[in-house]
Amino acid sequence: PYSVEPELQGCPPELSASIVRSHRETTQYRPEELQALRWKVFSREEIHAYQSKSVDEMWQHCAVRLTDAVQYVVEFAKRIPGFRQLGQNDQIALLKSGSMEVVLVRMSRMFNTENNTVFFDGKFAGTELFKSLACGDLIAAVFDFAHNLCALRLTEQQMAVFTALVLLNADRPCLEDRERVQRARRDVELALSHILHRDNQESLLHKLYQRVQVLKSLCALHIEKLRWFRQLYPLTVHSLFPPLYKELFG
Ligand SMILES: COc1ccc2c(n1)CCN(C(C)=O)[C@H]2C(=O)Nc1ccc(OCc2ccccc2OC)cc1
Repeated sequence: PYSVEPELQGCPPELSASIVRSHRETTQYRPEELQALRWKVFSREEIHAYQSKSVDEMWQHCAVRLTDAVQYVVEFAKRIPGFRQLGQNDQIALLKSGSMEVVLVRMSRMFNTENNTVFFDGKFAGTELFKSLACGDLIAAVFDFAHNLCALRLTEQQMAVFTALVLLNADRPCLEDRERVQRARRDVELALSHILHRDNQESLLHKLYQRVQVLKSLCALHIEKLRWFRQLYPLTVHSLFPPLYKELFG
């Protein structure tokens, strides 16, 4: 039987509908759940307990939590039409460079701009809770990014198609079939401008592309800090970090 070329699969409306469905299926907390949680903040004692952790303990703790988020992003990617038709190596290459970017974009949905806190370990935490990571610049940049993106108030549909676009980036390093990624990306670009046009929010497109530049530097900072940490605590990374975290960011 003939198979529809993945690039022709669904013009924008069907394509965005399938991306939005995949997004909903792969976000572990629904917006209404987060609404209920957003004022659950840590007590002074709880914050003190996190701040008393050693650098390696806190790094391991955060790596385990972030891997939780990364797993859902990997699942989301696999369901994006055009992504799963790519070769295995290209799928890995796109996830290596794009999965943390998507986690950080999705993190903006789990951010409370009123008290500058982000979801962590079941409650909402301010930057001071992460002090023992000894990465104040990384945490400040993560919070700034989440705050800025949260302020754009993306709908779930806009978020879903935007994160698919973040993943389908033909400029990533080590891609074998760049052309194929570019073709899949073009359809998602069309879907995003289609959605923004329908929402009468074309001005968002420019702002979103600006945020992508910040995202790149933020992820580069994460990798730089991880290298610094691994140099100090090689055994912690080797034996206590989640394999997926090591494979994607190591
Ligand atoms: C989809 O969006 C989200 C967003 C948040 C979470 C989740 N999903 C589900 C899993 N989760 C849990 C279980 O807490 C949340 C989480 O990981 N929160 C969190 C983790 C680390 C943070 O800063 C440290 C840090 C940041 C960047 C890079 C390295 C870092 O440290 C080494 C801040 C917040």
